[in-house]
Amino acid sequence: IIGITAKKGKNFSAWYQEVVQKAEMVEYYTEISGFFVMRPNTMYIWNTIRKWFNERIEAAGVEECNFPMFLSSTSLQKEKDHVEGFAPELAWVTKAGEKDLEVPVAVRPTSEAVMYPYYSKWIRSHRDLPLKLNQWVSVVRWEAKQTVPFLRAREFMWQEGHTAFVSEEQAGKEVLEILELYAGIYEQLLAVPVVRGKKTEAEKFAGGYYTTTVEGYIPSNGRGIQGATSHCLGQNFSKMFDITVEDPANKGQKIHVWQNSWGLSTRVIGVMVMIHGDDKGLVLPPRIAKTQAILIPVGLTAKTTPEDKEKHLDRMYELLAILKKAGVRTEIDTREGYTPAWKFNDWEMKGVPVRLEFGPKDAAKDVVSFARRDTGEKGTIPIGELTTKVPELLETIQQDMYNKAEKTFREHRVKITNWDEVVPALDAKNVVIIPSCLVPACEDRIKELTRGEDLPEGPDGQKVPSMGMKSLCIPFEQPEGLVKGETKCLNPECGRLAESFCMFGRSY
Ligand SMILES: O=C1CCCN[C@@H]1CCCn1cnc2cc(F)c(F)cc2c1=O
Ligand SMILES: [Mg+2]
Repeated sequence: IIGITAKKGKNFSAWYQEVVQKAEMVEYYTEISGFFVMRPNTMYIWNTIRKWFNERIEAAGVEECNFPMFLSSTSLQKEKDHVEGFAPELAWVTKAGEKDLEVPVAVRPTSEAVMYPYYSKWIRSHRDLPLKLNQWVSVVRWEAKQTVPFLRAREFMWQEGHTAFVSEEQAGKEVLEILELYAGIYEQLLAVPVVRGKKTEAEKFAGGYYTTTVEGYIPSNGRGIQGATSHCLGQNFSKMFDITVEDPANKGQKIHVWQNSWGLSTRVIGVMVMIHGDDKGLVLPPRIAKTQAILIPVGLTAKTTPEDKEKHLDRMYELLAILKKAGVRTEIDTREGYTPAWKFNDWEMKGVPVRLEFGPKDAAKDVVSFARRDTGEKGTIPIGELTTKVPELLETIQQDMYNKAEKTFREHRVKITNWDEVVPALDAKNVVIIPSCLVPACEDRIKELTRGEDLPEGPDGQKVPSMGMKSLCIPFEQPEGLVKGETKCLNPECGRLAESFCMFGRSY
């Protein structure tokens, strides 16, 4: 049988792995675990994101660069305090051919240590600021946890932006501008809603000053997922790497520059698959679909004469030309030896947003029959209206997919001010927004207090405790009802006053 065998609602992780492979997005790189082959269907999406993002950051004065993929242990030493937590993830090259390298080099897991010695060299005067560079590269982090295509891989593609400013205000402004572009990639291209907010001290990038984030939600398991991060590094890295300028206000004084770094990775593709996919396979938002409409001949049987068949197909190639001219990314499936039903399944599995069927009956009525991939809705479009109706239909699909996901997320993002309701809400696949003191130790305790009862979930039925909840972000959009100096942190063992509402959830 073709098509997806695992059920999304029954075995979500098996369903996900089957979909990304059968939709020809990735291959497992079986030579070495944790690595994946990115196929054309994936690269089309990634390149659409790259074009959209590059257009906008170039307009903001960001230039492209490309730094070496290796870093030396000496430059790593400069940021040793926060890297030590990551040390187990570093991949090292220790030999060239038969010879040991004098100094082993690490494969970049991120590029601060590679880039900032050059920032120090290039930035001398405040006239050299702002410096804004971005690179599209892959990075390597030797994850110990189970890897998953797009969501957690040992090598992944991302962009990493690294900027430097003379003041905290300028840095702070850019952090949020980039975060808004990340939200735009999710909401406008991938039809995925995200919550914008700030990471708590416990969850932020330890080397930075503060981290802003867009957080997603996966309905199938009710988990939160970090979508992309935009960090203000403050002056932490400029002090580590001696990146200073003359203080224009008073001569002879030096200012350590204020820096940001921001990254979005191919994880975004996994989030899109998990949210929109169904038991027939991938469901692609039209704006990032390599093929937006697939024309499939129907009603051609053994009884159809060769001339009639040829005439019919010629007519279909005309429709193909009309749709392409209208800017619709359209293909036609004239493969011999496959029934229309087989073809319907195949293109549904690949997530093509609109199927266009055309048979002799449709030809006689000058219409094309359509079927929407997201809702299954069927209908007909007069051939004369194809150039307007199909683009409109695609935009409707894009909007409907977003609205449906936004409603689901909103309904599963619950404000809670009674601690006893927290675990039941998590078990009902919600993320929660609770009054929090934001103290790291309190968060750690909350993680323990919210481990669910053992779920018979393991592969051989062994019990795995459902994980406790982590803080996801302090939403910029705060709910009503927190009275400073009065409202208590929701953790019953804490007793501190609440600082803000904080979103918590079981998470990736
Ligand atoms: O998250 C981003 C966006 C793009 C630029 N970098 C920042 C911070 C990266 C935080 N981070 C994340 N992961 C790491 C893994 C390592 F093995 C390691 F040595 C260092 C790191 C590490 O610094
Ligand atoms: Mg990590």
